[in-house]
Amino acid sequence: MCSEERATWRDLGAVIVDCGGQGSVKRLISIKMELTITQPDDWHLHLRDGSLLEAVLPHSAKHFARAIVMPNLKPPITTTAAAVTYRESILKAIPKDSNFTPLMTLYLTDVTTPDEIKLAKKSGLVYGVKLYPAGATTNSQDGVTDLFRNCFSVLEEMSEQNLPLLVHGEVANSDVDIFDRENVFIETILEPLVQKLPQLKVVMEHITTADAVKFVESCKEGYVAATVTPQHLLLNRNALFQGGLQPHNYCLPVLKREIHRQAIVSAVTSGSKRFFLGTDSAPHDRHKKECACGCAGIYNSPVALSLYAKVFEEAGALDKLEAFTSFNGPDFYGLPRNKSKIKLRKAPWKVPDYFSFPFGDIVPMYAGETIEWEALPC
Ligand SMILES: NC(=O)N[C@@H](CC(=O)O)C(=O)O
Ligand SMILES: [Zn+2]
Ligand SMILES: [Zn+2]
Repeated sequence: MCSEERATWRDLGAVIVDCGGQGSVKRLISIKMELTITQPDDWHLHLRDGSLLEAVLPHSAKHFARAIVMPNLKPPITTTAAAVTYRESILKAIPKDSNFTPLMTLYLTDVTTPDEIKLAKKSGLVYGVKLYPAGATTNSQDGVTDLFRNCFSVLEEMSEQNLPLLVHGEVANSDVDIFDRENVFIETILEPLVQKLPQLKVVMEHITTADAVKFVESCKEGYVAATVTPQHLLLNRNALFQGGLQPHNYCLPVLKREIHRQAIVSAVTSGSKRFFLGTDSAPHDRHKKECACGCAGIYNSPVALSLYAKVFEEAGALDKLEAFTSFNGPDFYGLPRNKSKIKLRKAPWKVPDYFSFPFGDIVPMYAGETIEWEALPC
């Protein structure tokens, strides 16, 4: 049933085996369960453009009602006019039977103007402005070189217009160790930023460390929040080298130590409203991942919901899943929660080794592995 307001459980029956012997010991070997939740949104998604957009969009549209669409195209989406055109090409690629709505963003540069922010807000189609520190990640070469010096009036205008700043929270300085880049970004950029502009809404995207959890929790609720990916909840940095170099586990910010993974799991499964779903699904052609200089980004749209369910189940917190996937995000952005529902059924399925398209293959996260939870439309 998909009409209820809140998450509902359905026990599809337990499988019990008789282990024989005296007293006939019976053992529960599996419980089949089904959970119906409000349809989730993806608050951090790379849809790309052209044939890659057409290839990946159906995977997101199958599970998610809305998505914050990242602007790091080539060239980047730096103006409202470009965001409107990009949105139209996304709308054309949406499968006929889908209710998917793209929520557009602008790519902040050293030369973005406060007037552009006014235009963006007025359009009603732009929901955030993305800060890529120049050189920090994929397609960030046009990003910001000095936030406080070059963008302060723009940030003030965003605060005024109630338009959130979405951040790739890493410094890009070559003298800062790659595993410390998030931490240094918090100290040198985020802490001063929330001091200077306490009314500015900030989403720290794809957090990877206990330090980021601590920072977000120390800020005023409703002003600073964080998105969390399936990979940073399930994998630690060993996954980059397990049995040899694993390019499909390489994303930025790079995976961190196990203690950090555990801190992020605790944060999202605690029921805190400050954390919400953002897959950071970032498709790249297989040849751009499996090569001498493989690029950063993990493609997880087809498996993300199943993997989030796995994380919450393993933490004994399935009752907190719906708030993370479907309530905290819209509440932070001041948008209505979805009315539509989705089913999560505990039924093992095998993730394809790759998805094949005319232009090439895309290898998803957990390729070839079996996952316990399946997401089904309602
Ligand atoms: N996460 C990644 O490793 N890559 C993203 C960019 C980003 O979100 O930083 C991409 O666009 O490929
Ligand atoms: Zn990023
Ligand atoms: Zn991203």
